[in-house]
Order: sequence, then C-alpha cells, then structure tokens
Amino acid sequence: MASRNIATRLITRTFSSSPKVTQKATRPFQVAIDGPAASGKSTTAKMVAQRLGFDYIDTGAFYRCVTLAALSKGIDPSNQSQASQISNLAQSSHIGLKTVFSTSPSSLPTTRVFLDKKDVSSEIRTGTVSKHVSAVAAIGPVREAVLQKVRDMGATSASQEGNSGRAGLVMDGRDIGTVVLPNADLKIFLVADSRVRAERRLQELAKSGSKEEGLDVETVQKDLERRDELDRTRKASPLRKADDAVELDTSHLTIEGQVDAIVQEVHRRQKAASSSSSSSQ
Ligand SMILES: Nc1ncnc2c1ncn2[C@@H]1O[C@H](COP(=O)(O)OP(=O)(O)O)[C@@H](O)[C@H]1O
Ligand SMILES: Nc1ccn([C@H]2C[C@H](O)[C@@H](COP(=O)(O)OP(=O)(O)O)O2)c(=O)n1
Repeated sequence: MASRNIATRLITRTFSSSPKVTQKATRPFQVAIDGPAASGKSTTAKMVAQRLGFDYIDTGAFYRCVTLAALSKGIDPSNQSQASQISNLAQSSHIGLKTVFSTSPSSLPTTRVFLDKKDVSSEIRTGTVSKHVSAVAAIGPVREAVLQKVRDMGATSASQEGNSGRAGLVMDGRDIGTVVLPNADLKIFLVADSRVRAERRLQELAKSGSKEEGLDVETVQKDLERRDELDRTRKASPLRKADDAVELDTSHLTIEGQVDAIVQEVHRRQKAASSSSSSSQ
C-alpha cells in the first residue's frame, strides 16, 4: 500500500482484547455489517472505516483465532466432547487486531491479527481453519468469551474517541446488528449469490498464493453454503438479518459501489441526527 504511493500516510490503530477502560457516556457512530461468508463484509467494512475515519473490528478473526488455538493443541472441533476445552481456550487466549489505514481512499487497509502476541493473520485464513470455524462459533460459551473480548475492544475504541479523532466504529460479523451492537446507528446485511461469492473467494485464495491444488469453484461454493447453513441454524446467536438492517446485494456491485452506498447512508443519518438534535434545543 505504502509503496504504491509514497505520499500516502499510514495510520495504524492497534487493539487489544483485554483493555482496562471505562466506556464514555457518548459513543461514536456505530456501523454493524453482517452477512454470509464471502459476501464482502470485511473488505467493505475496512474501506468504509477508512473513508469515514472510523475504527474497524473484524469479529470473524476472533472465532478463527480460537479455532486455530484448538487445532494447534490437537483438539478436534467437530468432536462435541471437546467443547469445554475449546471454551477454556477462548477465555484464556489473548487476541489483538492492528489495522493499517491509508489516506489514499482507494487503497485497501490491512488488518493484522495476533493470537497470544503471535501474528497469525495468514494462518487463520487457511482451508483447515475455515473448515472448522463454524463448529467452533456454534459453541455457546465460546461465543460468550468472544463477545466479552469484542465488547472490550469496542469500548477501547470509544474511549479513544477524541484522542485519535476517529469518531466511529465499523464492526463486521454474523451477530453484530442482533447481539454485539443492537443499537448500532446503521446496520447493513450484505448478501451475494453463492456462486459469485465462491468465485470471489477462489480468486482471493489464488491471489494470496494460498489456493490448494485442485480446488475448484463448485467445492468452494459447497463449503460456503455448508458454513452458511451451520451459521444460520445454530442455537447461539445465529446469522440473521436484524429487523432494522438494510439489505445490500453485492452480486452485481463493485467494491467501490457498495462502499459508496454505505458511506452515503452514514452521512445521511449523521445529518438527520444533527438536525433533529439542533431542532430539539
Ligand atoms: N463487489 C465486489 N466485486 C468483486 N469482488 C468483491 C466484491 N465485494 C467483495 N469482493 C471480494 O470478495 C472476496 C470476499 O470478500 P470478504 O470481504 O473477504 O468477505 P467476507 O468478509 O464477507 O467473508 C474478497 O476477495 C473481496 O475483495
Ligand atoms: N460475529 C461473528 C463473526 C464470525 N462468526 C463465525 C461465522 C464464520 O463461519 C466464522 C468466520 O467468520 P469470517 O467472517 O472470518 O468468515 P468469512 O470470511 O465470511 O468466511 O466465524 C460468528 O459466528 N459471529
């Protein structure tokens, strides 16, 4: 990113999952982005955050870190008798995110993910972690532990408002609008045709050099659909569109198009909120 534009100023925001902070009375503008796998959530969320000068939290990274921690200890996430061991790991693991924003609006920000201080950004995106992550995310106590860590991180963001000048927060996942940020100022539910999502995911794997030999679009599509089904039908905070969320189908949109649509909606709501607060004074 920096090498493409020498004049580009990098803005780094680091989060830790175990901060000691107090939530401020006034909170930053919150954008919740949910949706099925590979619908474009994290790409869109990061770019929206960059355009608006907001913070960004990728909650899927937390479930991926817990899955990686379990697999590294030889625990099989598909074996239900291992659920309490995985829950203990979810509680004891330290998860950190570091997002590097750029002042060039078209450059994609990058998020580094740390598990117990080790950079696991690539390891958490492997096929093995992706295969098991939905089973891990379905374990109730794992969700409780992650929810606490995510809320702590969100509170850190709120407490830094004013110091960092970042006046808002964008969070993406599966239960952001329904559970994590139920009072978010804007809730987006991103969807896209599963074939389109599979093609995009395959392209992304090929670009990053992590595409496994022989992996084809049908296999990726089936895996995405299997994970969506698990995420939608689990008991603990399943993937669903919040009643007050705006659905955005990205199948025929460009990344810039979907980012523009959300940024414009944030501006519209901020304007409406400030005119209603000034008329009530
Ligand atoms: N409108 C779009 N057109 C083309 N590619 C897209 C679009 N939206 C997202 N992508 C690409 O699709 C892939 C999956 O997006 P990602 O943001 O990782 O999804 P999610 O966070 O929902 O899993 C990424 O490679 C991203 O660049
Ligand atoms: N808030 C969240 C975020 C992710 N999850 C689960 C659901 C997904 O299968 C995994 C991984 O999420 P992630 O967003 O990284 O996955 P994709 O990039 O969409 O494939 O975690 C969740 O249950 N709740």
